[in-house]
Amino acid sequence: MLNISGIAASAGIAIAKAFRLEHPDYTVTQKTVKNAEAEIAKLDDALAKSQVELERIKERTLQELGAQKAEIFESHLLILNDPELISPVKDMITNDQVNADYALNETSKQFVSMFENMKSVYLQERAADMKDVTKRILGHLLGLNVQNPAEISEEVIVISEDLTPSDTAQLNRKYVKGFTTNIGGRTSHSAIMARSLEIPAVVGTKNVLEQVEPGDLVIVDGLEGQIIVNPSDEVVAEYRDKQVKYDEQRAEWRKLREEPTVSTDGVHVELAANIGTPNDVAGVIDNGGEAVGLYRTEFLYMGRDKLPSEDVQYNAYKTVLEKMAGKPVVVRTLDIGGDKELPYLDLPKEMNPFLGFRAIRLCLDRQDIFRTQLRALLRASVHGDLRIMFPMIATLVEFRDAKALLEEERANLIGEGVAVADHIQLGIMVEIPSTAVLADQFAKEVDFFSIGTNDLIQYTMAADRMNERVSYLYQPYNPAILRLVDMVIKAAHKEGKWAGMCGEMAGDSVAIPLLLGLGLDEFSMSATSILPARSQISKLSRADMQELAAKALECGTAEEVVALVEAIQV
Ligand SMILES: C=C(OP(=O)(O)O)C(=O)O
Ligand SMILES: [Mg+2]
Repeated sequence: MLNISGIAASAGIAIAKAFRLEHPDYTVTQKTVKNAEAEIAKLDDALAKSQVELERIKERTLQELGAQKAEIFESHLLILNDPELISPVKDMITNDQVNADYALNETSKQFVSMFENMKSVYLQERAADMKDVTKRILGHLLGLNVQNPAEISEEVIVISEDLTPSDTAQLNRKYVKGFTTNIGGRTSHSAIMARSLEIPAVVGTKNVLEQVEPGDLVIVDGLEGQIIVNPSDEVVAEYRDKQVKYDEQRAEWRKLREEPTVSTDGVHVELAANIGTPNDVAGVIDNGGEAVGLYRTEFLYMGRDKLPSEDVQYNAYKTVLEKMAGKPVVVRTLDIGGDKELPYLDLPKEMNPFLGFRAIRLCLDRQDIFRTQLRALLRASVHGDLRIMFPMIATLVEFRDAKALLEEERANLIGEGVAVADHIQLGIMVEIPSTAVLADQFAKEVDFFSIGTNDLIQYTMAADRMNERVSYLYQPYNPAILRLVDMVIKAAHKEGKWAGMCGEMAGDSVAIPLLLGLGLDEFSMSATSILPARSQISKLSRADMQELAAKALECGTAEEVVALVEAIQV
């Protein structure tokens, strides 16, 4: 039996066999071959295997995850069967007497660079498909063990170095009971998605992948951040017990589903949920969410091979608004970059992706992408209480520029005779220190703030939110962070605006008393955190929490703040 510690990323207990998800090395080297025909036969064999595999994955994805997710595999099949790719590979094998993997790789590189240099976005997107298909064929040619998360068909715990958000998007809850990774933190996007899928997860273990063999029995304790490998029967029994207790506790919380969130002295706050896809709305309603406080629309752009059209987006936004039946829905415009990549945009690699060309910076530059999203949102606005929020705003000028584009698209749509809601609240994420510091100026122009602590903490503390080696600096309770939050809330209230928080801190039981005391109006969190938060707030007095928060703002360290909060916990 082996215990491995990590970061508790998604609550719950899971017990199942290990499934190692590895991303193999596709390096190829040039070799001279005598028998070109034998190489061509190898290539044909790899193509045939890829064909069978893609058809199987497409079918399964269609059944388990729906047509939209399956579309990508349809395009891959088209490339696989395209003679324009395969003939030049065969010609190169014959003419240059080289190995099939080398010929394939070289030919594919030419196509990729040709697509990347095309003007049309559609053709640029083909580059990413080409790379994916090439990898699949290479996998067979090189005899690599390539796994596809969408293909898992028995109950497992997924173990991997890291899970990209698109890997996570393919995980099927029916089979993937839990996951654990070497790297990542509580606010990495795979952790956030695990919470929305309600899959127990432990991340940032540093070396779980090296310590677990396929088929080992693994316990994921997403409550305490522990992984237990090959536990004894007693330990399994102990954890089954813990699982039952956790389920009982959840049943207790569920009684609060239809209740408002009110402190003992009668102050009402709004508990909202963060979602990534329209499918997540069911979990919001199930967990008693009063609103959607953050719809991360970038997931609509990920896990596919091209930009979603205006209609695809309109339908997604409309679905969320309709399902929320008049309750507020804050939709955040595209926040791509950082750990959320869009391979088909083929953006150059950056030294510091979290400080780079992302979110609103990209949208203000690529106005074609941004305007399409704004039009889809404006069209959807008539279906409910839509609020629009811009991510990563660093300057007032960025906000004004983004707002001007929104207004232009509104005028265009009205000119085309399309209905648009009269008033749509327009807000910003406060996740960059410059914006928090200047919140008094922003508050005059925006309708609301939503504090994005996941980024605000990393930028304030200069500690990468993905890097477990500096995770000790990732301090939500640091008085420096609390002072920024305080400034933002005060600035909003001074102008009669509301202030929410949609970073993970909003659902954190140590932070909640402080945020209640600081006057936060809306707390947006993973749907599964809503009922525990409601239970907690209903036992707290806002007046007492104001005193607590005032003391916390005068503390010198995060530890002192935690001690203050612990002293009031009943
Ligand atoms: C909610 C936030 O945005 P994301 O986690 O998507 O960067 C945040 O930064 O707190
Ligand atoms: Mg952010």
